[in-house]
Amino acid sequence: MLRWLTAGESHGPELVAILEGLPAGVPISLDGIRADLARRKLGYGRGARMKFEEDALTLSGGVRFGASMGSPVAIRIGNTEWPRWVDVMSAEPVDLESLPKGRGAALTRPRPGHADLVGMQKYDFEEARNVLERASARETAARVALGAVARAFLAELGVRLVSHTLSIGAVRVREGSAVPHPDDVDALDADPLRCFDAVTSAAMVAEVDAAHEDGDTLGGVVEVLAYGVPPGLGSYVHWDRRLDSQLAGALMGIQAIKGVEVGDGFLTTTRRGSQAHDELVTDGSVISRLSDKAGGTEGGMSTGTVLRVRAGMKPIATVPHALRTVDIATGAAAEAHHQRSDVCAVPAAGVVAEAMVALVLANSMLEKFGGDSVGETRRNLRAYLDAIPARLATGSDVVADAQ
Ligand SMILES: Cc1cc2nc3c(=O)[nH]c(=O)nc-3n(C[C@H](O)[C@H](O)[C@H](O)COP(=O)(O)O)c2cc1C
Ligand SMILES: C=C(O[C@@H]1CC(C(=O)O)=C[C@@H](OP(=O)(O)O)[C@H]1O)C(=O)O
Repeated sequence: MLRWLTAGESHGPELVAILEGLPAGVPISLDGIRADLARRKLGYGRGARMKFEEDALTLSGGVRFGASMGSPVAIRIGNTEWPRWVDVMSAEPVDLESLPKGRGAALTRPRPGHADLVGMQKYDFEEARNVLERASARETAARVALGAVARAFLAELGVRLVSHTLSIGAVRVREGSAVPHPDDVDALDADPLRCFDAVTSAAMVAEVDAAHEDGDTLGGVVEVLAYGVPPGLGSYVHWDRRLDSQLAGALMGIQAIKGVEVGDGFLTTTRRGSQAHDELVTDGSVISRLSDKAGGTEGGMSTGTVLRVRAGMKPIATVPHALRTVDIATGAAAEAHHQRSDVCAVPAAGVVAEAMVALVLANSMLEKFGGDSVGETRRNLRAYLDAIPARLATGSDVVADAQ
């Protein structure tokens, strides 16, 4: 079993992440993790902080000479903004009067759409700083770092992932558009919105510009695809063992994600049964599916075809055209706090979603195949695939891709 935890605040000294249960022998490089962290900062519409903050990465446990050792992998990501927040985010008590006026001011005007108000009620805080520091999506940097490690493990087993943007606000890729492959990652990352359809991408840029000009923000939908997933990850025997349930939980656990679809998701609910499912055919030796509407799971298990999941992100809640709220200090009507913010963070959310899917798949792989070294996991995977009787064999690229 793979376990992971993150800690750290948005303007604290650093984020900390631990991944426990990773087999030995997984190639892990600082550059590989850094590359994924850099991808998370991409996207047209992200705010100023992405430009000046660097993710200062340290691997402080579990890795030696470029490979995992089987011990917990410990990752630290320094917030290079920290020097400006040393007083405001001090772990030691400070004299509140001495805090800088702007950053140190009490946040008593909770922002609608954020954790601010309920967080203050729940944890008994007089202002929102303690809440927003942890609720902030800055934390997703830690998850992307963990996801990069999970992805390195999956690559050893022939599984590769890619994500792309399906919609920004009301602008959506056209029906029947091409679906990306992991080899397309560089091209996707070069696109301003990480959209695989250039025409739609241009319309998305215009949509972000329009929202920006109006002092407004946008959400959208991302899709993650995983290639090379073997059949039989997850299980139908119990709700919490279902792969689709685990994927949905992991994706819903990303800040601002409000909906998850597996395969064609809600579109499938509008189809008649005769049109909704992936029919099975045989060429006399292998069974294959005529379509991929289910997105690579049936009965809570991976089918061995491409896994396809979607996550819908609500518009950024810190709206420049400030939303109405109440000042908790005075009880009077007020406008919500706004300093700086992303107009749209959907492309970044796609990279975070990739990381979450990678973590879930890595865990499922370990549940099914075990292994204290990656070689052992690989042998177990191969033996399982080889043992599937010929009459049940499905056509997929899994066997060919497994190293
Ligand atoms: C990658 C990423 C970047 C985000 N950037 C911002 C931001 O700059 N401003 C903001 O108000 N919300 C941002 N959010 C969303 C907030 O963190 C989120 O709306 C907040 O946690 C409340 O959402 P929830 O109700 O789903 O938790 C971002 C989310 C993600 C995934
Ligand atoms: C720092 C990151 O995202 C932040 C997520 C975020 C939020 O409210 O979720 C608000 C913004 O932070 P700030 O209020 O300090 O400008 C984003 O910049 C990051 O993704 O690394």
